[in-house]
Amino acid sequence: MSVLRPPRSTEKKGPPKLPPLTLSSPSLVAEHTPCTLHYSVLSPDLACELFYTMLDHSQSWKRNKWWLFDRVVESPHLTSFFARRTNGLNDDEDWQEAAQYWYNGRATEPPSVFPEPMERACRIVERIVNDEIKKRKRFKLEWGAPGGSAQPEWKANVAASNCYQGGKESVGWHSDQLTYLGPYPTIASLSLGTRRNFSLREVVPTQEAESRRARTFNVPLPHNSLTIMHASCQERFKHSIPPQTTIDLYRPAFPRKTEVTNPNPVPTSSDSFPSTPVAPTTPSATSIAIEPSNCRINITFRFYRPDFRSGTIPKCHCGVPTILRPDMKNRTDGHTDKYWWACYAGAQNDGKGCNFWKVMDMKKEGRGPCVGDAEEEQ
Ligand SMILES: O=C(O)CCC(=O)C(=O)O
Ligand SMILES: [Fe+2]
Repeated sequence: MSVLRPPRSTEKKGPPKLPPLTLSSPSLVAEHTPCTLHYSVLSPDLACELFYTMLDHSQSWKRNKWWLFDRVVESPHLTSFFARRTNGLNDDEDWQEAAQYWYNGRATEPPSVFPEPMERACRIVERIVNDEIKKRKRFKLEWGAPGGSAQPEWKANVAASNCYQGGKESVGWHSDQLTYLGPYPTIASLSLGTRRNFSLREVVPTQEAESRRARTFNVPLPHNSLTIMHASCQERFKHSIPPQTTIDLYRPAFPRKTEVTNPNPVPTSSDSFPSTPVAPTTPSATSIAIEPSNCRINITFRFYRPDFRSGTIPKCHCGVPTILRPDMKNRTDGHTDKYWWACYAGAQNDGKGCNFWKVMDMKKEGRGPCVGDAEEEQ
């Protein structure tokens, strides 16, 4: 008799589901998300040189591994971390060696210094970011200038870089950990190589879940484009690079300028490295045909706040530095004001952590100065 029963609706009650929307222009991105999109940000030859440089470096990059519930998972892309020669505030050249950072509950290797073309690109990115943030409202917990000015220049002092080989490689839905970035960071994300979609989806606060649903936005990111995730993006939205069944190959506009200088050569095999051009090593490099590539390189330029330096991060009962998360589901008046420190040791320790968490208290923990502190003093 069950065959006669009407099919049960699997649709959840509540506001209607909205189909994903492709945001194919900077104005659409600015209208729907806390991001801005900028095309052709570097000169074509610098963009190409940086692509080759990072591709060469990526031969020694790793896949992050961590425990999720009862199994080890591996990031479906290669990744690496770089620190700038100075800390973005003064000329201190020792800062990146002095800092021991943690990622996914594991102490990271000392970062490499920005390669030279990355340093040049970073200066251009900083100018674009500063022009853009001058037009935007600031949030009270954003980093404020030590002198009390509410409008400090944005500087990058670290960068994380990913290499996605082919359309299957991806990064899942997440918001970036705020442990060293602090609340309301600005993150500038440079795309090189094959165009991929960047997806964004808001986390709707609990009190609004009955009245509206989040929508997925897909932003195609071409070679040499910059996506700025502005302050509040990590508090309100999750982002991902979804796998794609098809991708266009990237055809570099220029041949390699120099011989390949891979700092950490590793044997390559068809399993471990993509079908990208093997670097010509002869002086006649310019006469060699340019091979298209199926890779996308992403560089996220970030500012590690001095008030969130590694020594200031609370440790959990496992003795491992905690991670800082925003309370994404509870925002009041569009602002996130609750963040907590949470144990992340389980990511490495057979999935076993200690459930430690505590609310972050900027003032009690002696953090700042923040944009809001300068306003309060006026
Ligand atoms: O590749 C991208 O554009 C995003 C990378 C990302 O979200 C991350 O590394 O946290
Ligand atoms: Fe991210």
